Amino acid sequence: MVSKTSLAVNIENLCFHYPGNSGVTYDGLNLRIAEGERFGLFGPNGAGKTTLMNLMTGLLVADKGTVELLGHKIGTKSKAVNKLFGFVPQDFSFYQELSPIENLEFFGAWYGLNRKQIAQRSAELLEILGLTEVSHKAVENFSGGMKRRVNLAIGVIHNPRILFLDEPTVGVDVQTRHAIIHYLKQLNKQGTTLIYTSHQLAEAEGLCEQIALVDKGEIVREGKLDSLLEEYGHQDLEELFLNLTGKDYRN
Ligand SMILES: Nc1ncnc2c1ncn2[C@@H]1O[C@H](COP(=O)(O)OP(=O)(O)OP(=O)(O)O)[C@@H](O)[C@H]1O
Repeated sequence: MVSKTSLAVNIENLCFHYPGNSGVTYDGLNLRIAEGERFGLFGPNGAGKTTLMNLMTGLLVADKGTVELLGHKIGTKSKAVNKLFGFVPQDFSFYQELSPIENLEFFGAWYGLNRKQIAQRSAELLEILGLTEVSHKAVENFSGGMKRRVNLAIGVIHNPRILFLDEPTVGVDVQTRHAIIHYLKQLNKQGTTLIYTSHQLAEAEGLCEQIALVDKGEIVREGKLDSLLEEYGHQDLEELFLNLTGKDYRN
């Protein structure tokens, strides 16, 4: 049992539906993620992973129930909670016509960093993510992999304690995938809690220690990946995933 003070995320009785009740519905969801974890949220297309990420980060507002990040309620007027987490969304969240440096200046200022902090942190991130040489070029001409790395740099510019990542490696080559996963593990070693979704289950297996499988707005199973594999007698996450969510196509 995780003590309440060490929770990165605490979701209690979360209810949500889209207007007209189209799409996924959450009806009393509970989820706890301990601080420092590498947590993976998996499920078929349309299961509700992005919806849940958006509810956890305040982009969507619950009909009922609460989401707390490190003890701070999401959705209140207090801006303090916004600085605690970073979000790397599935859709690119930067200004395409600006360079990586200009984007980082913009988002760094939004998070309240001063000019010196932004300059130092940007130089460090661009170096780690292999973007130094193109730091002054417009992002719109970048490859998909380079854009994913810019998206990641923006999500961590303010050194967040929790990092949400919605399919951070979709459409990238092996080199970029490797670099991103390596960097995420480093961040986690330094204390950042990772909350990640992906359909790349082999990649996920190397990253996530703790998982939840969601389907149709419900958590089908959650727990330590190793323990779940042992319990169900499966070799890997893909086998476990198919066992628990079935083989039917989802629309
Ligand atoms: N703004 C919206 N209005 C109505 N329905 C929506 C909206 N956004 C998503 N949905 C629907 O809610 C369901 C869950 O979508 P969501 O994007 O959360 O799933 P997901 O698990 O992230 O899927 P994927 O793996 O394909 O990214 C889908 O049926 C989707 O069509």
